[in-house]
Amino acid sequence: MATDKQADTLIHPGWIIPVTPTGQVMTGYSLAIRGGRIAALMPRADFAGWQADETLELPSHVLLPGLVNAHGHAAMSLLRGYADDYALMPWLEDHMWPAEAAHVSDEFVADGTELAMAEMIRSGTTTFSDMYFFPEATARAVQAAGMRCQLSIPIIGFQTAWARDAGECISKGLALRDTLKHDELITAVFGPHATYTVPEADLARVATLAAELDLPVQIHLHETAAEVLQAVETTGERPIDSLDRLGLLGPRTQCVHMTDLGKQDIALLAASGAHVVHCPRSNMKLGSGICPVTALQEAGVNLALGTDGAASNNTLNLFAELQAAALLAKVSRLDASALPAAAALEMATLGGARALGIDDQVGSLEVGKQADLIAVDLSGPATQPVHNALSQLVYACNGSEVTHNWVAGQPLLRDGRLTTIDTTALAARVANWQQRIATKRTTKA
Ligand SMILES: CSC[C@H]1O[C@@H](n2cnc3c(O)ncnc32)[C@H](O)[C@@H]1O
Ligand SMILES: [Zn+2]
Repeated sequence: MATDKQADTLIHPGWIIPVTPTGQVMTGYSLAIRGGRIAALMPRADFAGWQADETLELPSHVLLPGLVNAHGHAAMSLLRGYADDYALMPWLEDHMWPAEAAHVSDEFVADGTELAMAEMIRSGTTTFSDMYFFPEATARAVQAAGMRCQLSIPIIGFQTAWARDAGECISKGLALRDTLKHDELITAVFGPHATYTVPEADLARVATLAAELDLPVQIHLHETAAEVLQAVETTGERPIDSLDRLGLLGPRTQCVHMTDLGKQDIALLAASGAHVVHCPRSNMKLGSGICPVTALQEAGVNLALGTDGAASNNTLNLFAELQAAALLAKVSRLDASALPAAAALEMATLGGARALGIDDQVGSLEVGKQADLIAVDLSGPATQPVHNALSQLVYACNGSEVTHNWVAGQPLLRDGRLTTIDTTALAARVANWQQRIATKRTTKA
């Protein structure tokens, strides 16, 4: 019989980092999961008399909220390493878009998304935001794997294998949103690709629909100085000003990249309540620029962290992103106190949840929230000794230390083994994609 002192899973870790309050590291505490939620978080001694279906003793582990990857294109994992060392526009126009035209299908997206999720679950992500063609295939793959996902309906103004134009993207996306309305783990939102690829009339339609349906909107914005310059030359406006004029800049808006920002842009962002998704590794690898995270934080803008796709990163491991964000903030300001470890971890958890509008459910370890959490083993030589478990997570871990990953109380990774993904079968399909992509290379002259 269920009682108040009954847990599905009772975890006794060495450390708990709940993320709220910022920077807190708890020792001697335990956490109980019941019905997919956090039922209790209190001193271990207070669990005397509790019963649990499963009890985990994890004395060398730190327990923390699952990481939130607030921006990516999961299926692009199949294009990892396909075209490196190009700047954004040649990378897109000469390499990615031709490759996508040649290969992307329902099957490509299903397999690529599964590959991406295997990598993300193993490295501690519990929630990810996706923006890619054939989102129906993404949704099926996510349902099978059990992750939490913000599915950003891809909206782009040219013909793709998935849709004829932006209008068809919107109508197909709305139909998909209808089929997912009862899904507890997937939320469909709008994902207009960028101001340079979506006609203004379609952006205005997205603004109206997002307001009517109270839905978030995620968009690539100010990714490079060249994007901003080109917009000013062709429209007379900076992209952020266009979004504002079209009614697309507000607390539901998630602006991805944001490297080229002046004081006025930052003030506008802060006043609007829009969120910024920082993708430091993709920005560095494409040579795009640096998102001014410290200035944004000082202005009160919420920041989330994203990997972007594996074709521009080339990893979906948020531990790598976390470390890159902290280090880049320091070197770009020549200030070692910029983006301290606790603030970086908050960006990868609660900040991401806030940006996605789900911080009432996930992002921190609090009683009543969804049991989306991870355990990280600090017993290896690279993470010893543990003077400070939080410092270890940001500056010493590389993601391979993650041993357990729960979403809504369901273990997706147990003792380092994926429970919902058959990696052997997946590897065979991925090898097949590698062959197919290699034999039909599509680099534009
Ligand atoms: C319609 S969404 C998918 C679309 O986005 C492309 N893409 C991947 N990474 C980036 C990026 O950093 N900036 C802009 N566009 C990107 C991807 O190749 C798909 O065509
Ligand atoms: Zn992107």
